[in-house]
Amino acid sequence: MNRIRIAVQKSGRLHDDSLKLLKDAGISIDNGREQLKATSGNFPLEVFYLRNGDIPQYLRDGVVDAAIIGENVLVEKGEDIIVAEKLGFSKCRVSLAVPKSAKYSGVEDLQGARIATSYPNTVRDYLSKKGVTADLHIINGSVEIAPNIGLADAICDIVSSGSTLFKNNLKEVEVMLKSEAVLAVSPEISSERKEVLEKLQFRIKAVLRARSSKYILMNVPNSKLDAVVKLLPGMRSPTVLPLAEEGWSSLHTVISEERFWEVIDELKQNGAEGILVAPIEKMVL
Ligand SMILES: Nc1ncnc2c1ncn2[C@@H]1O[C@H](COP(=O)(O)OP(=O)(O)OP(=O)(O)O)[C@@H](O)[C@H]1O
Ligand SMILES: O=P(O)(O)OC[C@H]1O[C@H](OP(=O)(O)OP(=O)(O)O)[C@H](O)[C@@H]1O
Ligand SMILES: [Mg+2]
Repeated sequence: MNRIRIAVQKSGRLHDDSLKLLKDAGISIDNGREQLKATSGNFPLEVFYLRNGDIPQYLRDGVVDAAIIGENVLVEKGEDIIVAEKLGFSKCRVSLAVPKSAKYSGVEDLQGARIATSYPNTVRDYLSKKGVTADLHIINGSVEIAPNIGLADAICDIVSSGSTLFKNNLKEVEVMLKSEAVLAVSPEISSERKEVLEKLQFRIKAVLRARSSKYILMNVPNSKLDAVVKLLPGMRSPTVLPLAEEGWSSLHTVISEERFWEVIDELKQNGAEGILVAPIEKMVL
């Protein structure tokens, strides 16, 4: 049987959401992470628990067929690796930051600066495109402390809420890239395993679509049905069913959560009442 081997972060920010995604895709993983390898009992798949930073090399060598990994890690050390799917979690950016008190008018101010980072290739490429050369100090963690201890004039690291920068008296001055977790594929994957991976991807897509969509139901006076339908493009078109009370209908449709908040006021203005919003488990188009 062509089991696909998929790398998942052993521990850290991607671990739980990665396993949750596989679980929501109906894939049960039998043993815990104490074992570095786990097998699914109901899908031809093995999970290898690895360090995020080591995964690009495993993909390149074909030791694993696919991986759930931060896009930023691929930019840093795996530009040759294919991204099959953006997964919508672990959203962050990789940014340059300087002390709050520093004068900063543009990236050229970093010419000759000492920059502490765990992402040297990303910084070097970014700066060289701007014609700037800096002195990079590669450190593996607690990067934000570097300016405070006199190790660097600036840093490049991951920013999400910005609270780590804030606590360390730093300000974000350049966003170099935006990242989220992705499904990455080995360039060495065999055609048989590719077929299995496509089945996994089909399931993942159904889960992701469902996560960003809502099933909504509401009661609408018949005189306003046309106006309300125009506000709500459904998968094909909304379902309209008569209510027991004359002159009213129940309208059902699927909508992105974002669109729901955009149109809620107009729905109410058009007489919609009893609006219910329900999560969707899976969504296949
Ligand atoms: N604060 C954050 N908010 C959102 N996503 C983040 C944040 N920090 C990191 N990430 C994303 O999660 C990934 C994993 O981060 P984490 O800190 O768990 O591991 P790591 O130290 O980069 O990797 P390793 O598994 O090699 O130890 C990062 O590559 C990035 O894509
Ligand atoms: O903008 P924020 O929301 O504060 O997030 C950014 C911080 O999160 C990450 O660190 P993490 O907590 O993963 O610790 P690590 O350095 O040990 O990986 C990253 O390296 C930043 O330090
Ligand atoms: Mg981290």
